Amino acid sequence: IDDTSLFKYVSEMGNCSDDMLNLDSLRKSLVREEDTIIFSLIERAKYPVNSPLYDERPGFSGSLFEFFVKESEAVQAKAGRYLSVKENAFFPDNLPPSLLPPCGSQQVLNPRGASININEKILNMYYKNLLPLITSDGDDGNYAITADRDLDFLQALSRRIHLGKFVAEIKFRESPQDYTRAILAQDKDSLMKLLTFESVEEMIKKRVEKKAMVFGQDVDLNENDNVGNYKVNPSVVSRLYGEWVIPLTKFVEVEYLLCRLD
Ligand SMILES: C=C(O[C@@H]1C=C(C(=O)O)C=C[C@H]1O)C(=O)O
Repeated sequence: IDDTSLFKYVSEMGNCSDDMLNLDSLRKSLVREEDTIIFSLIERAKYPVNSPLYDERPGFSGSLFEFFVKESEAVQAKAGRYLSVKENAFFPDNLPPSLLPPCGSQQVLNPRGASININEKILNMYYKNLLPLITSDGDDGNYAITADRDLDFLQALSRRIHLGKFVAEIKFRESPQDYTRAILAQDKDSLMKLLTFESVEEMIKKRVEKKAMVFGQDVDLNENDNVGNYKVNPSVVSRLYGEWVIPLTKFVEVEYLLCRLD
C-alpha cells in the first residue's frame, strides 16, 4: 500500500456527520464539560476527605468506595451507559450487558483507539493528588454520599479526558500527511508537538479559574458581601486543569494517534 492510497484509506475510514468532527464544536463540548467538572468538584469538596471510605474493608473485596463504584457501574451498564463510546467505566471487567440494544450510531473513531480507557490512571491521580488538594482533613462518616460525589466528579473528568480521542481524530483528518509521518515512526514527541495549542490551553486555565469564582461564590442579596469567599479555591481549579486534565487529555490524544493507522 503506497502513501497516497494510505491517506485516502485513512481519511475515508469512518465517515461521519460534520459537527461530530469539527474542532470548533468539539471544543464547545469541552467548554461545557468544564461546568460539570467544576460543579461536581464543589459538591465533593463539601465533605471532608473521609479516608476510611478508601481503605480495604473485610467483606467488600476492596474498599467501600470500590464497592460503590462497581455496583453503580453495573446498574448504569444495564441501562446502556457504556454503549456510548464517550463513556468509560472505572471497573470495566465483568460488567453486565446492557438491557437496551445498541443505538446503531456511526463509529467515527478507529476501533482500537475507541477502546482506550485510562480510568485506572485517572483514579490513581484522584487518590494521590486530587483528594488531598480539594478536601479538608476529617471524617464525618458520610461515606455513601461522599462516594456518590466522588463518582460524579470522576465520571465528568473521565468523559472530558477521553474526548481526547475525538479531538485526535479531527486533528488527524485535518492534516493526515503530518500525522501519518509521525504515526508511522511511532514518534510520541512529534505527535505531542503537532497536537498542542498552547494559547488554547492558557485560555482554558484562565477561564476555569474564573468559572470557579462565579460558580463557587456565596450568593445572597447584599452586594459585595462575599467577595473572595469561594467554595473551592479557584487557583486549585486552574491547577487541576494545568497539571492533570489537559495533560491526560493530550495523553489520550497521543495514545489514540499511535494506533490510528492500525
Ligand atoms: C484538546 C485539545 O488538544 C490539546 C489539549 C487541550 C486541552 O486538553 O484542553 C487544549 C489544547 C491542545 O493543546 C484541543 O486542541 O482543543
